[in-house]
Amino acid sequence: MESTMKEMREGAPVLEPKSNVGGGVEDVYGEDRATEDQFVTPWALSVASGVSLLRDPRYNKGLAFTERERDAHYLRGLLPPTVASQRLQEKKLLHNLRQYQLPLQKYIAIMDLRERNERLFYKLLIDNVEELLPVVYTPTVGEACQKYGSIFRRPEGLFISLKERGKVLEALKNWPERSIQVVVVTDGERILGLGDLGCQGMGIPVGKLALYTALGGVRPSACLPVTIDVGTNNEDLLKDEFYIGLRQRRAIGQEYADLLHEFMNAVKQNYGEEVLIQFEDFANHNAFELLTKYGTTHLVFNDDIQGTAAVVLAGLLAALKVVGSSLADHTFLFFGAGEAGTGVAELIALEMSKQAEAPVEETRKNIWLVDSKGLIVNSRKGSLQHFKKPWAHQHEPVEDLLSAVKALKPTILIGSAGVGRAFTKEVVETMTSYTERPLIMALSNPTSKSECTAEEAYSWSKGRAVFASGSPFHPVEYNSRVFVPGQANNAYVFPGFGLGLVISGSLRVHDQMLLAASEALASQVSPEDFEKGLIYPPLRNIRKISAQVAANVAEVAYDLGLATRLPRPGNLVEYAESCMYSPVYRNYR
Ligand SMILES: NC(=O)C1=CN([C@@H]2O[C@H](COP(=O)(O)OP(=O)(O)OC[C@H]3O[C@@H](n4cnc5c(N)ncnc54)[C@H](OP(=O)(O)O)[C@@H]3O)[C@@H](O)[C@H]2O)C=CC1
Ligand SMILES: CC(=O)C(=O)O
Ligand SMILES: [Mg+2]
Repeated sequence: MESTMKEMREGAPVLEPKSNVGGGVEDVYGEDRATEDQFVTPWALSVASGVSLLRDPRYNKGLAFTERERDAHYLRGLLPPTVASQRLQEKKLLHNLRQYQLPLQKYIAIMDLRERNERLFYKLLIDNVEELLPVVYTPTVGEACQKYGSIFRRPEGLFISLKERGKVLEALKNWPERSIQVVVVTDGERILGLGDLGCQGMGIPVGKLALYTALGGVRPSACLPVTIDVGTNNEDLLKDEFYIGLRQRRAIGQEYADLLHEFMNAVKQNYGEEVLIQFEDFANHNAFELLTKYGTTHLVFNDDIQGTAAVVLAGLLAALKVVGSSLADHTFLFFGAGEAGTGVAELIALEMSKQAEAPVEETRKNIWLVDSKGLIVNSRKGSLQHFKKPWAHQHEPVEDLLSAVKALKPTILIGSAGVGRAFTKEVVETMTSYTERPLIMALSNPTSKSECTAEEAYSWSKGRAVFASGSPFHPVEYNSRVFVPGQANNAYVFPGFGLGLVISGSLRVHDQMLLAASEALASQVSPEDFEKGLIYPPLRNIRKISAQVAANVAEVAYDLGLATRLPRPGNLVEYAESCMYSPVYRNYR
């Protein structure tokens, strides 16, 4: 025995087949006997059965395994006797989730479920989308990102850091899935309105792709969340002992561009021309450039610029039916002139140009934007970022939002600055003083960044505002009337938009697709929705909505010759529906 201990200490191979460890289980491979400095081989079985089946989230059904499956797949004794239906499992989980007081506890619990039983996670999410979207998505995902280092358990996506330079393709090949259709990628620099969260931004691509599956029906195995880690300028994170990312300030310039370029090319090389790469929550100094740079070589979509634009335009088209006017009758003021603000402004201008058959340079003239330095006007043109320049109109300088409202008298006010409570009582009251139905969109996320609450919008406007917000608000009772605020969030569009690209095999994204997506979404708002004050259809219908959006997007892809999946299906809505992933359990032979 003494000589064995000596050999183990010295790292020599110890082969003693009859030796027993702990509870008397034979340690055939020496895994239990190995000391910390000795190597063991991580053996795994390739066909899931028994415990490995229960531990495989893609195939695990928990108590829903039937008697026959328990026999056929070596599960006898591994489960208690009850056989439960998926419906009952769902009911139990919902009950359990509702016991948690804190949203983050719910987030952790539901993401844990995803790691145990993927189909049950998606079934729960799809069947209870209105209740659970705020848990897996905004606002809770914001808090999850802020605390991602502490709650991190298992990798839910790929981390590509500067350490992977020259090895990005290798990293992609380490991901267990081969047939990827949608990649959502962030570099963590502008996470919602919360700023630079570095590597912890991973919560965003993970959440967006959960929505791709639940709302848009893209198979979970076809979705790949990616976080590019080039460091962070967030001092708190750099000092945080639990931070999971690179502890350095952000790489910029050529170093940044080179890593991104290697990533973009590796994705195309590994998954082909038709893989969709969705940029999410990049800071605007990179976002516009990446979209332009890769727009001609890759299938890329920026959700914050393009997805938000399609959703807001849809809300406006629907709202104008209530107000009884057209886009051209309105004056638009944006508070925030970044990705969301200028992206939305441009799509509105494009739609007006299409409606009026007028040049877009003309239709931009009724659209004004305010940034951190005040109203964007001609005299500032020399120092403006390129994406703001088209919005620099002739006007004297105006320093703040309230003064801009007073000077321009906008009838539509859209917030996208990530500055909470910026729409003050005075701003809303001023709008209400000159327009009968002020249209107010508080797009900023999460809830703490919302420009005003639903209650404030309705009460300050004396029930006259048409209101929607990026993060959800509960219905509000004002003057004995219940107003239901809509959620102006790109989640209404990107899942269906991506599905449309995937099912048509589109090679590029085109602005016409954004307009088509808006029209599809706006067409789903019913007179009953309008009656409640809603300018978006209820989220519980989201799979149907996504199929409509997908069909419209695919139609444009076919019309423009961008589609590669031929022949073109006769009925694109039915086809889109038939392509959608269903989380109902499968029977195992
Ligand atoms: N509802 C939805 O679907 C979506 C919501 N959003 C939300 O919109 C917000 C902004 O996102 P995004 O456009 O990508 O961010 P950007 O960083 O690209 O843009 C932010 C803009 O807000 C301006 N700004 C910041 N502070 C102030 C201030 N105090 N006064 C006036 N303007 C200010 C900035 O001005 P300057 O340029 O001078 O710095 C900039 O123009 C975020 O909260 C995000 O969550 C984003 C996408 C979708
Ligand atoms: C919704 C979204 O994409 C954002 O707030 O960034
Ligand atoms: Mg975003």
